[in-house]
Amino acid sequence: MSNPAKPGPILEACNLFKSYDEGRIEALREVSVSIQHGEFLAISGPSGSGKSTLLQLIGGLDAPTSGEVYFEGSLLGSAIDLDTYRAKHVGFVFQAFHLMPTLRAIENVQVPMLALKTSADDRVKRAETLLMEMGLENRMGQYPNQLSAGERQRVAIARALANSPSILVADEPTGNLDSVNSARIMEMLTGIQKKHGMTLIIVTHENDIAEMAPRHIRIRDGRVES
Ligand SMILES: Nc1ncnc2c1ncn2[C@@H]1O[C@H](COP(=O)(O)OP(=O)(O)OP(=O)(O)O)[C@@H](O)[C@H]1O
Repeated sequence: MSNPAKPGPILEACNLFKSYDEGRIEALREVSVSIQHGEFLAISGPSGSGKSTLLQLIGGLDAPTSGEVYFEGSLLGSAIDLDTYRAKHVGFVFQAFHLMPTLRAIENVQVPMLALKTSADDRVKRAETLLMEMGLENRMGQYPNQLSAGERQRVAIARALANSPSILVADEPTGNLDSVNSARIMEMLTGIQKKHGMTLIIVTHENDIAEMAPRHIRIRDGRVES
């Protein structure tokens, strides 16, 4: 779990550039952002502006074309490799949930723990605890297609928390949900952030969601606007 007392930012992105298609698409240009331990940051901007690309670089899902990302002062891809960083320090929540359709809810939550070689007993206990915290004690044995959209996203949040990451990144976490479920998911994410002192980074194009965050940056044409 994160340690809010640690000095310095938890994440520091320095002068990030990311291009695709052999440089034909410049998704990010000269983006620098510093994120503190326990901070809740929202990133918004128009479609195609580079929000998801920035989240992928911060979350270690991809590497920048140039520039650096530091986690607690360690350069990603150098002092700490991306697999280790993702497995130990980052939990991911996506708009489309990305659950494994052939696994039950309780099995989906255990997937990240396999990478850290957690024992089977500990995996099951941890998954049960997390699913209970998400209010899913009666849905643990269900497959994703037997769950509502809101329930699927709660399973995905439980999975994101499996390895007690210090950073939770969420890419349009309410994008596939109605307003009631959106409000519930946001309540859960912000509750987790406060309770565990986690760093929460949310990409959203919805203003009312972005405004829940104490800090909000906007991206336009691959650059930070404010
Ligand atoms: N893997 C990829 N290959 C080629 N181009 C890509 C790739 N991923 C993103 N892009 C392009 O990079 C730019 C930024 O995309 P990105 O997904 O980061 O934007 P976004 O702000 O998250 O958009 P949206 O709100 O529509 O999800 C877009 O022009 C997009 O088409």
